[in-house]
Amino acid sequence: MKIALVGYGKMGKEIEKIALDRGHEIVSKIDVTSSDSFDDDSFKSADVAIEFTRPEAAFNNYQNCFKNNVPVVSGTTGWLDQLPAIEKACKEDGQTFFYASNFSLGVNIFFEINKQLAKIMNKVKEYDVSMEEVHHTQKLDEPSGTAITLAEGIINNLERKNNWTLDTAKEDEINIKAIREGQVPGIHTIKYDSPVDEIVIHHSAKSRQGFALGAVLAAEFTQGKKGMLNMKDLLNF
Ligand SMILES: NC(=O)C1=CN([C@@H]2O[C@H](COP(=O)(O)OP(=O)(O)OC[C@H]3O[C@@H](n4cnc5c(N)ncnc54)[C@H](OP(=O)(O)O)[C@@H]3O)[C@@H](O)[C@H]2O)C=CC1
Ligand SMILES: O=C(O)C1=N[C@H](C(=O)O)C[C@H](O)C1
Repeated sequence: MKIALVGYGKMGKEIEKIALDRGHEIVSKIDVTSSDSFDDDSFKSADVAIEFTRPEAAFNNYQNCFKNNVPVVSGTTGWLDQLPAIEKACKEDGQTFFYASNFSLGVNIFFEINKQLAKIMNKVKEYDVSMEEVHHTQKLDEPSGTAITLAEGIINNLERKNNWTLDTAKEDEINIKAIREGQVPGIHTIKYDSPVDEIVIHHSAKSRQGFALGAVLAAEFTQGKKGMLNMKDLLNF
């Protein structure tokens, strides 16, 4: 496949390695300082664009890809208030958009365990739930996109929780503690605490390889498909 990389930072570089290993060709690398652009024939020739940039840049990048009818796989977090416009572009203009707050297989298994555990907790009122996420100090958004997906997984399955907050939690809220330290690729922990014990589920990424492999698998999956796609479509959980 011909792949365009939009964003050539930590994730763009990791994705490039895996894409080349899997026999793909990188036809364009668009970054703040690169000379490649969305108007180049090389970009227009791409079968898919993989976008990992920053929250405020993502939406404009998607529009530039759509203008050229290039399908998009994106993992950029912190832009989801603009999701309705992307859904509209897919529905009305036949664009293709694959999004995941976290592309790693392990985290997507963790998402499913989180939902199951939340359902069980409807029958056990003694436990209160909270979350912690730890990431490297260059991360711009908080809480992480993954933490928001985990919180939504709890809210949609545990009747006594309706919202999440980074501040002190009211009874119907989940407190998310966001920690920024060192070079941590990403750690997410969910704790159910009762007066007599605690239950903890935890995912810790050892590197960015898992995220990057998932993004390349998603790019392969977009071929011949239209509309909004996600990890549930890819993994068939
Ligand atoms: N869904 C998932 O599985 C994962 C998601 N992420 C998310 O992906 C995003 C990127 O992460 P990461 O690679 O670590 O971040 P980096 O900061 O390392 O890389 C981002 C790159 O995008 C470039 N960039 C900034 N603005 C633009 C623009 N307008 N057009 C093109 N390129 C631009 C930056 O250039 P410059 O440095 O010059 O500003 C930089 O090279 C974040 O939102 C992060 O949360 C990260 C890991 C996994
Ligand atoms: O910025 C990162 O690094 C990461 N961002 C994603 C998120 O916000 O959840 C995924 C992963 O945790 C790494």
